[in-house]
Amino acid sequence: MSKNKNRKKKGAAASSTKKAPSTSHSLSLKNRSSSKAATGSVNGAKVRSQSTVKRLQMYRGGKPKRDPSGRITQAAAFQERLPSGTQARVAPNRQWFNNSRVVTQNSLQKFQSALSTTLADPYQVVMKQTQLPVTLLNEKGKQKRAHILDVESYGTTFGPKAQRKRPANVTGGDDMEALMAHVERTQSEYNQDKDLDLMREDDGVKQETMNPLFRAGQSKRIWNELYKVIDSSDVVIQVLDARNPEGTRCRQVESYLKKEKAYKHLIFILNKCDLVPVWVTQRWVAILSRSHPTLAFHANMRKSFGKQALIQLLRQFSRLHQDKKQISVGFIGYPNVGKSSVINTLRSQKVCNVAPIAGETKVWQYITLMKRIFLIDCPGIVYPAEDSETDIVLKGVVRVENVPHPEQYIDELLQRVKREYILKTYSIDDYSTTEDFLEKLARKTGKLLKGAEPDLQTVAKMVLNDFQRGKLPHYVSPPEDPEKQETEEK
Ligand SMILES: Nc1nc2c(ncn2[C@@H]2O[C@H](COP(=O)(O)OP(=O)(O)OP(=O)(O)O)[C@@H](O)[C@H]2O)c(=O)[nH]1
Repeated sequence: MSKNKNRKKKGAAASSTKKAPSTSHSLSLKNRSSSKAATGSVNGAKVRSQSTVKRLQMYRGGKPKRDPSGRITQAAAFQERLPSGTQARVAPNRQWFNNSRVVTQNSLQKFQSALSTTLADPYQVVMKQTQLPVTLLNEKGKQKRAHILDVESYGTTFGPKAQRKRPANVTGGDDMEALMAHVERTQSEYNQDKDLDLMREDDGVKQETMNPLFRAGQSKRIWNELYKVIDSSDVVIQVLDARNPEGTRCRQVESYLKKEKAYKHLIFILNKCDLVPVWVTQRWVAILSRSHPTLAFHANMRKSFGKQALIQLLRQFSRLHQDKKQISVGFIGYPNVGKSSVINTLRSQKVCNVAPIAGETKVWQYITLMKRIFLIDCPGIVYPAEDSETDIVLKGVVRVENVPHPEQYIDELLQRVKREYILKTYSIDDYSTTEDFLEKLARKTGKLLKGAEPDLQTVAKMVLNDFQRGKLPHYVSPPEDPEKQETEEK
């Protein structure tokens, strides 16, 4: 019994405490309504204030009057045809947009031009892009059709002297004869083959499927590694081979970075510059620097070039990102261009496996350079482009040991290396054809099969290796620098 009593008491107490706020709430509502009604009293009678009357009238005018059949006999105030210039029922108010930022057209245009020039400049960095309305820059690009006032002046388009735009006349005249001449001309120029080409009969000839060996660096696994490296890096370094920078450049990754990860810094390293003349390095650096900051480099643990400049640059990047605890620098590029060697050179220590064969790095790996700078090594990647097999072999993307019929690439190799260098490297007097060259070299190096037959395959592999490893001097000539030409002409 006593327990029940206690419970009842408790319940009563709870209900009283619960009720209390509801009464105070109703009181506050009353207060509010009395204060909001803004009514006054004249001789005891309640009188509505001017603003209340106005508001109530506005509500009343919000509905049209209808007859019993539902037809509108008198339109609502907002449905009436008001003479232009009359105030609308609800006047737009700037304060509605209090919470949003408003920018004038002029300052928006100024921002667009200033930011687009900064973004296009590879030597300027826009920090914290996510806090800027960068999407406004792309707004213009979305409107594929140019606005008429972008191409025509206001006067000739809308002014009193407006001239009507005529549609482009493809016939070259506006009479019937011109039209007939146009029809005849297009008929005679019509090429039936273009339409017939869509379906072909099976002629029994099929393209040979590519040897998987030549798809080195293109596998899904390796591209996944690449994306992991890109995602984890603040600075992406693309390592290029100074002997063929354009051939070892992956433009697809560059455009991906520009479009999707514009806040990451991309720089180029022109590695193996010890294998090309100085003027070639200088010119390539000048050309590549126009799109991204470029450094010449020679990766070697004992005698390197460009190491201090690169470390200095990475320090600057880490200073830019003071807010971060550390920055990560990803090394990407073609197989065998020397990504791991650059990292070893920076650390002055063998931290990554290096080999003169492609595909040595299999998975990404993290290396500490300093307290605030981490380096990430990535396996070599190749974009499935339209490179021929010869290009793939000569770029050093595949392991020569696995290449079937290596002698078929020697022809192209002999064209890329000056004859005097070949004769000097292999101490041969002269050669007439590719086969003659391979035979002479086989005899000279003792690479013979049974019956003193020259072992062409082994010799070809040896020559290809020498080509890849820089024993045979060769390089792709940089194009003439147009800017330099202009200054010389002046
Ligand atoms: N002459 C010269 N050889 C270099 C230079 N840098 C790297 N190499 C050589 O190039 C070969 C390939 O170097 P790696 O560092 O393994 O290349 P990688 O880009 O990491 O190769 P993957 O592991 O296939 O991605 C090695 O034999 C290096 O000795 C350089 O600056 N000059």
